[in-house]
Amino acid sequence: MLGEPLPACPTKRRRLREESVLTSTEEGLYQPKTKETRATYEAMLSVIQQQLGGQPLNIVSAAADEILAVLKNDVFKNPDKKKEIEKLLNPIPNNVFDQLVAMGKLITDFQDASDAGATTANSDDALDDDMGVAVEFEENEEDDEESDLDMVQEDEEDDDEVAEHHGSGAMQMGGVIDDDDSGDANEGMSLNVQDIDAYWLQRKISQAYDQQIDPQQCQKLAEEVLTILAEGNDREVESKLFVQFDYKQFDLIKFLLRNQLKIVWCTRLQRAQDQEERKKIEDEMKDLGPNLAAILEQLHATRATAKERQKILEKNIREEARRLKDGSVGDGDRDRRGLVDRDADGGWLQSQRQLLDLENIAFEQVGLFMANKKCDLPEGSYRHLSKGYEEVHVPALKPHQLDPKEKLIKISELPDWAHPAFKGMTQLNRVQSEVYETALYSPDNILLCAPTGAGKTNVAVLTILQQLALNRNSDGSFNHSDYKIVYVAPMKALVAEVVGNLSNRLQVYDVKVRELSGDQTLTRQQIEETQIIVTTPEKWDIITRKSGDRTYTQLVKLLIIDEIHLLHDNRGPVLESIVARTVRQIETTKEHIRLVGLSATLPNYEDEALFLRVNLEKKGLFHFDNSYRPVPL
Ligand SMILES: Nc1ncnc2c1ncn2[C@@H]1O[C@H](COP(=O)(O)OP(=O)(O)OP(=O)(O)O)[C@@H](O)[C@H]1O
Repeated sequence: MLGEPLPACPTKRRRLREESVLTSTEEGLYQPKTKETRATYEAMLSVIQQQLGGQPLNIVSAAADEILAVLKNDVFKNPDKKKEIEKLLNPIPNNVFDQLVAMGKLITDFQDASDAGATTANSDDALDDDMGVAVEFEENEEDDEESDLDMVQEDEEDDDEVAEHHGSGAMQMGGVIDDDDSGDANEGMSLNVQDIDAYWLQRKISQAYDQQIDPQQCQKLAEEVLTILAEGNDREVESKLFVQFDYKQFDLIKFLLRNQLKIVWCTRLQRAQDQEERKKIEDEMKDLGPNLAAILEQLHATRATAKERQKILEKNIREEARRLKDGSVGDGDRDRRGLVDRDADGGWLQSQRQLLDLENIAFEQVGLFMANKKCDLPEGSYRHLSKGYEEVHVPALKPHQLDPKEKLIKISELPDWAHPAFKGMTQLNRVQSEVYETALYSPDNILLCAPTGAGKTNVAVLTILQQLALNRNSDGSFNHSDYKIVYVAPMKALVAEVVGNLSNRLQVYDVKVRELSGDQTLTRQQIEETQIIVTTPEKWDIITRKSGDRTYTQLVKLLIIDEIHLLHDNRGPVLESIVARTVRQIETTKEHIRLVGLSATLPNYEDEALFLRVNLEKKGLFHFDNSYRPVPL
């Protein structure tokens, strides 16, 4: 039979083949009608999904339909069915095929669905008529045990053929341990529990290293790997294995992870000193859930015949289906309660499903936008529930009371030569007054976080004046050739605005401010004449990265980064490289470059300060919350 050409497929299958699994929709797909068939169908979807490697449900369901059509096609013998199914799922181990066959038998209402599908697919019918293929499905199977067993009897001959392909003949079941040693199954990822002895892992590692590893080192490595595998937490285990194998041996790591439970527990069993210890380990395995119990079952299994395996599988599925049917599960909340029931029973279907451990994959709370579980509103806030929406009233922050020690700096208190930079202003505001000392009289790095409109530009001007003061001659003139100031603004439009603003305010000092951004290029002559270069992060990054003329970049003494909070996400690395290059320049030239960051109020301002090398002890970090807004929101 195996050598003969395969008979034509029935209508439904051909219809789906025409659509292809990728294009099919849920419409016309098999819908289980009873609790039992639904439970079995879900288990089947789970098996198929594992084989297809996490495809979306519509594709898995379409594949399930095709597989059911093959399974229900009594023109096929089992080996042909397996071949047909493998066209959809790639090679599958015999035990997976056995599971599919067993589940196919328990899905007794498939024919109805296919009939419905056939009537909606007229064009396909015509196709089949042309071909003259008789479309026949098995009659609805009786739900009782006897009829199922009859089916097994009929298939016995084929089963025995299948059984010959089995390495150990051990019964295998459960999502985690769904593989055996048969042929090319699972791309060589399968491991037969019977093969694991006390030194299996050591041999496996030695093989992976092509025997090029010292035996003692290999033994040590095997012990360490075994300890890691026994830890159980998948993600940690994986990363520890990567470290252990020096980020090499990926195939081996994959294999070990795939067979983690088998390796850990079978090695333990094999290393047991006596029967008593072995018994203890076995008891522990039985208590620890269905996957380990199934491993034990495999270990204890002798070379079961295909028929026996089939029977055991069917019995397990039937029992599970019966449990679901026995009223413990209501219709509406089947999924919810079903899971609990299955957990309690450690049932077969539960072991088939790979449950997603959401807790385990949850992101850490930090670093996630809106990750706060609780959001406290300011005092005085209240909510008003209306139909279809909710109003949240948040009172405006009250302006921060002036501290008795706090004093606003009058422009007249500034050095005389600095007054023209603040033309039209009488005093510094609260934010500026607070930063004033550090900004104008010290070379320390600064991070100023303040609300919009708080007057950060004035702080930038104060730091520029500090640089001018360093280059101020005794006669009041300035030496503009020994320094350069770089002002980084996040957008070209802002660059132009800053150039206009600073040019205006610093004209009196004969300070030349020029734009260097995008298509704006400056000649050597222009650069020499310029004291303040206003640029974008990207442009400054390119300039400082170039190994060419460094004469003017070496002269930079002050780097102001404005609106630093806007430079996140994909612009973050550019900002980082600018700052890192500046820090390297300081280290190599031993000449100080002052870093000044201007930012909106951010929750992680301390990180930002550290990034800008702000000395927190020397008070270079200034943080003002929204109560410092000149105009409350
Ligand atoms: N001490 C002051 N006296 C009078 N006006 C001032 C003073 N400081 C700033 N201003 C004015 O307040 C306005 C806002 O200032 P500025 O643009 O520097 O704020 P900012 O903090 O940089 O705001 P943004 O975050 O929007 O850039 C400007 O029009 C500026 O002239």
